[in-house]
Amino acid sequence: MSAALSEAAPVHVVAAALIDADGRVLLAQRPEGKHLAGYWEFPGGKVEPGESALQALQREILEEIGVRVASAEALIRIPWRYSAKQILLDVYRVREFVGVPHSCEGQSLKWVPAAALDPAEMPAADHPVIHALALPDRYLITPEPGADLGAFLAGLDAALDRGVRLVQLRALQLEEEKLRTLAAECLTRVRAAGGQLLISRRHDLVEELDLDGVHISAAQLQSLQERPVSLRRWFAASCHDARELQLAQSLQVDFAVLGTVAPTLSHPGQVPLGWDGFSALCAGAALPVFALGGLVEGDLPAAIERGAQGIAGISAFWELR
Ligand SMILES: Nc1nc2c([nH]c(=O)n2[C@H]2C[C@H](O)[C@@H](COP(=O)(O)OP(=O)(O)OP(=O)(O)O)O2)c(=O)[nH]1
Ligand SMILES: [Mg+2]
Repeated sequence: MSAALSEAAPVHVVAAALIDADGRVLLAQRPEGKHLAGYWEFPGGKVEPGESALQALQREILEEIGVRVASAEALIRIPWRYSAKQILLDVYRVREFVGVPHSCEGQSLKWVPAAALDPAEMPAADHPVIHALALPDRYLITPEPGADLGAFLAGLDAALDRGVRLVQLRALQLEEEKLRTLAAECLTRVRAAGGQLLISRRHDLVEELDLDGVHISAAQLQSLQERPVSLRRWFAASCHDARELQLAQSLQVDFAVLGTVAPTLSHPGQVPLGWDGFSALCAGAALPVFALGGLVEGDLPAAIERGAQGIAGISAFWELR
């Protein structure tokens, strides 16, 4: 490959995760003879010169499946390098569209429940998109439980009542038996609310307690040699810079938490990234990233605009009582 080609700007590709009333996602099969032929993709294509991303999305969706996009939410942007070309896959969630999707270019189409999207039949750049579709926009990290576990569980219930569905139990100081008991109790409550529970740092407990996944520290990122949980569990990591995000991707981390965005009382020495620093790091990452640090729930639109999956936090979602 010539230097000119290898350094060419990535091809900007827009694609729609079209979602129907039953929560199914539309996939199209790439035709024979094209790059990634046979793989199932989100309908879409290249942005043409002079077009905005949304204009390109409207045009591609109309050309390929004959529907008009009525509204689109930015979901995730994945920078990806295939051997043949480099792309920026810019994916929108489209819940409102006019018309019934049909094949306009002879390609096969199918509706797949979001939970059943299969990475094996989709291009590699789409794998993080499957995770982005499955994750909510708020991620609660619990405060360290104190002596009063009843009060802790009441705090968890209150967060679940407010709609939080993804929770990391972060109990680093509890003795082993208490931790197991508390994790089982939290799991019951989170599952009853239709949510998912990850545990901080203890991948060894995930299968034993049937937890939904593990969230590892940046220090663990440096020491692990491989993904410590199966692909059916969440594997999340805390990151602070581009190097840690890169390490996370090489370990097959499913999603990251990146911070601190704003100054926090809990980490007074840490220099905040600010939204500009956050969005620059996020733009280089090929996985969903939650913004962390000094944020409140009202920061969610800003986070999403900066490329985040959503926001993570302790105080953002845990009522002080
Ligand atoms: N539309 C779409 N493209 C995807 C997805 N995942 C993924 O890696 N791609 C890649 C495949 C192509 O290299 C590029 C899409 O551009 P395209 O559909 O306009 O490209 P093409 O190969 O069909 O067209 P062309 O080069 O022959 O003009 O992005 C996806 O989910 N949807
Ligand atoms: Mg296309």
